[in-house]
Amino acid sequence: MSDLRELLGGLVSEVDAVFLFSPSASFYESFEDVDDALVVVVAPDDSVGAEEFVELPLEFSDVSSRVRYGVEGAMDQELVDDGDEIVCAVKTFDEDIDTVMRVKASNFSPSGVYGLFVNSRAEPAVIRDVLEVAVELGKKGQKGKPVGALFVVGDAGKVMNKSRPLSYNPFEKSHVHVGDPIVNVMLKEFSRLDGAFVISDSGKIVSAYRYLEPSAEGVDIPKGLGARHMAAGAITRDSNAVAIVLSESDGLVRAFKGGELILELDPEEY
Ligand SMILES: Nc1ncnc2c1ncn2[C@@H]1O[C@H](COP(=O)(O)OP(=O)(O)OP(=O)(O)O)[C@@H](O)[C@H]1O
Ligand SMILES: [Mn+2]
Repeated sequence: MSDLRELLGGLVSEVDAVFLFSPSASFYESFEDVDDALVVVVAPDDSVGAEEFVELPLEFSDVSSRVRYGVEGAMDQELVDDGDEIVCAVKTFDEDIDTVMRVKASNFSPSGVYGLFVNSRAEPAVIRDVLEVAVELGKKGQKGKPVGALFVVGDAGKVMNKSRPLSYNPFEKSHVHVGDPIVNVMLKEFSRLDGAFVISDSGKIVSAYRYLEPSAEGVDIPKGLGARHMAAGAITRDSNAVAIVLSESDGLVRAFKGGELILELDPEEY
């Protein structure tokens, strides 16, 4: 006879931390006396008054994204470190927590995705939507051919001041926002042409075809990246924007903030 609790109990034994994702107050309270592991609440806001709390920039619909952001955020706050094992209690299908998952913190370190969302001027959902467009473009390309693209997100007034038009702006009088399905089609279509997209904090597409002219002095980006990436890095040092770049030559999506490369991901693995 095997006891299920014995078989599955290993999942929760000898862990360093328990992460509760958006727990109810009573669920959180029931963890009050746990003293052999650190209890951390991960949620969009701290409605349960948790002692240790990691803010999720948004409710990601898939569980693996939620867990990734939670763990990265906790590492960012130094609640856990590389060697730690963590049990995550998450809602997958139910209104209540219905999923227990054991993860190693080292599996997540550090993609920079969390840093991209916290303390950015643009709304997290806007950054997420732009990242998704870039990843999708990277996966599919344009009619099967690899394509590059540059999205500058947030602080649009300043970005416009530090750039000039390469062509007429198809978004001139429109009020369209990233995340609208039709806009995603437009972004993909226009990405065949030169220059950058400029997107406001709230997600309005301000312009396409912008040639960025930030001061690149002192901007230190990895060798081998070209003008598009240099412009992306530099504009984020010259403004409070973040830049999301899809490389035509190596197919990777990169993000820059404060003049630095903070994220590099392969669309095929995302
Ligand atoms: N300052 C800039 N502002 C906006 N777009 C730019 C700028 N510089 C280059 N680009 C765009 O990037 C494209 C590719 O340039 P380049 O090959 O030098 O960049 P890269 O960093 O090597 O990018 P990729 O990896 O996609 O080749 C250009 O055709 C142009 O559309
Ligand atoms: Mn190039």
